[in-house]
Amino acid sequence: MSIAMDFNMYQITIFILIILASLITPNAKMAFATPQKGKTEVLKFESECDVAVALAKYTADLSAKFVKEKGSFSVVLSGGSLIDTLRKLVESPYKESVDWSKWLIFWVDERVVPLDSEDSNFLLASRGFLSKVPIPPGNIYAINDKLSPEGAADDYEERLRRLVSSKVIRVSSATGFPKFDLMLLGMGPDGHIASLFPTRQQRYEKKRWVTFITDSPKPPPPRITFTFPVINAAAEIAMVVTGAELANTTKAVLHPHQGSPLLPAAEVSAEGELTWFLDKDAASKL
Ligand SMILES: O=C1O[C@H](COP(=O)(O)O)[C@@H](O)[C@H](O)[C@H]1O
Repeated sequence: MSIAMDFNMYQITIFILIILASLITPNAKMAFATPQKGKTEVLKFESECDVAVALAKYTADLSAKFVKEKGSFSVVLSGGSLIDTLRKLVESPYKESVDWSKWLIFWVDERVVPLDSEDSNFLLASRGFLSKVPIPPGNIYAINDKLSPEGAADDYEERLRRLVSSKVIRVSSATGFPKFDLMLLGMGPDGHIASLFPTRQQRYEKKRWVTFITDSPKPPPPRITFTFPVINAAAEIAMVVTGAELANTTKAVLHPHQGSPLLPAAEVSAEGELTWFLDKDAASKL
C-alpha cells in the first residue's frame, strides 16, 4: 500500500471514530459540530414605510408557517426603533388574520430598570405592539425587574432553560443553544445589536445564553442581553435598519474592509435565513 493510501485510510478511520463518538455521546456531537450558516438576503426599499409594510408581511407569513409546522411561534423583540417599524403588523389585515394566541414573546435585550420606566424595552413594546394584539399575558416573558443585572440575566436564562426542558422552545441540533423561530433585531450607529457593543466583552461570550452589562456605552448602563450563540441559533433573523445615520455602519457591516475588526452586527447569522430590511437612506452607501 502506498504512503498516500495509508494517509487516506488514517483520515477515514479518524472520521469514522468522530462519527461513532458523536452517536454514542450526545455532548460529542455538540463539540464537533459547527453552527450551520443559512442564507443572507438584503432587501432594499424606497422608504421606511415600505420597510414597515414588508416587515409586517414577512412576520405574518413566518407566524403562519411556524404555527402550522410546530403549533407555536417564538418571537424575540429588540427595543429601539424596531417597535415603531412593526406598526403595520398590528393593523388590518394582520391584526385579524395572525393567530396571536400561539405567539411567545421574548426580548433579545432589556434594560435593568422597572418595567414601567420610560427606558424599558418591555414598556416600549407594550405601548407600541403588545397592547394592540391578543397575545396571552402568560406567553410574554418580561425580565424580573426586581433583581440586579447579574440576577436578572441568571433568572432569564433559567426560565429559558425550563422552557427548553419542557420543549416549549426548541434547541439547535448543531449547537445545543435555544432556537427561537424569529429574532427581530435593530442596529445602533456603532454597529451594536441587542446589548452587544463593539467595545464590550459580552459580545465574545460563548457559553452563557443570557449575560449582563453594567456599563453599557448607550444609556441606561445596566442591561441584560442574549449572547451571540443564542442569537445565531435562531431559525430566522430580520435585521431592520432605516435612516441615513446608519448608512456608513450598514456599509461597514455588509462590506467590511479586509483586516478591520468586525462590528457586532457583522457577526449575526441565522441557521435558517438572515434577512436585512433596509430603506433607501440606510442602503445609500452600499
Ligand atoms: O439600546 C438598544 O439599542 C438597539 C438599537 O436601537 P435603535 O433605536 O438604534 O434601533 C436596540 O436594538 C436594542 O434592543 C436596544 O436595547
